Amino acid sequence: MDAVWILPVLLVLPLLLWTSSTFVFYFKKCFYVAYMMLLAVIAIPICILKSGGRDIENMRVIRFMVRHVKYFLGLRFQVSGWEHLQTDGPYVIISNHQSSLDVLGMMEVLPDRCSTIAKKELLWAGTVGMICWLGGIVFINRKKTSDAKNVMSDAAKTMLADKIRLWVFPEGTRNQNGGLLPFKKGAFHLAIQAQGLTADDVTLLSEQSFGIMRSAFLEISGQSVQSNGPSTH
Ligand SMILES: CCCCCCCCCCCCCCC(=O)SCCNC(=O)CCNC(=O)[C@H](O)C(C)(C)COP(=O)(O)OP(=O)(O)OC[C@H]1O[C@@H](n2cnc3c(N)ncnc32)[C@H](O)[C@@H]1OP(=O)(O)O
Ligand SMILES: CCCCCCCC/C=C\CCCCCCCC(=O)OC[C@@H](O)COP(=O)(O)O
Repeated sequence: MDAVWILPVLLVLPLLLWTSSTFVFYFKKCFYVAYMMLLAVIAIPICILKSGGRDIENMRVIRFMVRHVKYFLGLRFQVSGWEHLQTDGPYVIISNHQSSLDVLGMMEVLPDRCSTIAKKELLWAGTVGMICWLGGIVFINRKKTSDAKNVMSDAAKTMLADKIRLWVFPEGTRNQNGGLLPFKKGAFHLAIQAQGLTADDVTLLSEQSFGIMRSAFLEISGQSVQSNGPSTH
């Protein structure tokens, strides 16, 4: 008798999924969070048994487990230029950041021995936080620049010593305004340390990367690339 209320729910749910795109959006969003939490529950013991704790090799497990999630959400990815990531040694990957779904794109192309920089708040996201820690994700406090810079300097040393790669979202936050936010500098400080450049190269490297990413972003979005004249970001 107590379960009688389930019947209207079971009837209304398909109706809403069929008729309301807003409902579908929020349904998928909740599913995504819940499913990633569940996948993390499965991945945590696997990583601990495989690597004994925090280890960048755990990113292989995470990558493997996340790659099928796109099918549930009706997403597909087209990858080009993947071969450029198949080089030895440390390097920095930068990407724009529109949504938490970016993680799915990231896992499509994530090379071996590559982790990422993330805001420290993610550490407290339940099982997802724990799997991020096990995967060697580097957590920074965005509100304390000096702390973040120290953490990233240590990460640069680890990158060189252990030949690891780091993925950075240089906009520093999610942005859905149809363009790119000005880049933060941390990714480029990492890159110069990994490639033997100097601090004088940071601004140029950042501006060039911004220009290239903006052009690609607009092209993919189907918008025409307009000249901004001198760099304004
Ligand atoms: C099985 C289920 C599994 C599910 C799990 C899935 C796992 C996937 C997880 C994916 C996680 C994704 C998370 C994404 C995020 O969290 S994005 C948010 C965090 N990322 C960032 O913030 C990007 C990195 N940030 C930076 O690089 C910033 O530069 C920062 C270091 C934080 C400083 O920021 P800020 O002060 O706001 O601005 P500036 O960049 O302008 O820097 C100020 C001056 O400091 C100089 N600087 C910066 N960094 C360095 C450095 N490393 N060394 C020396 N100096 C540095 C910079 O040049 C500026 O000075 P000048 O103006 O040039 O004089
Ligand atoms: C104790 C329970 C807490 C529950 C919290 C749920 C947290 C989310 C859990 C699963 C979501 C799927 C994993 C994707 C991780 C994506 C991380 C992400 O995209 O973070 C945003 C960050 O880059 C920038 O943050 P802001 O845009 O500055 O904000």
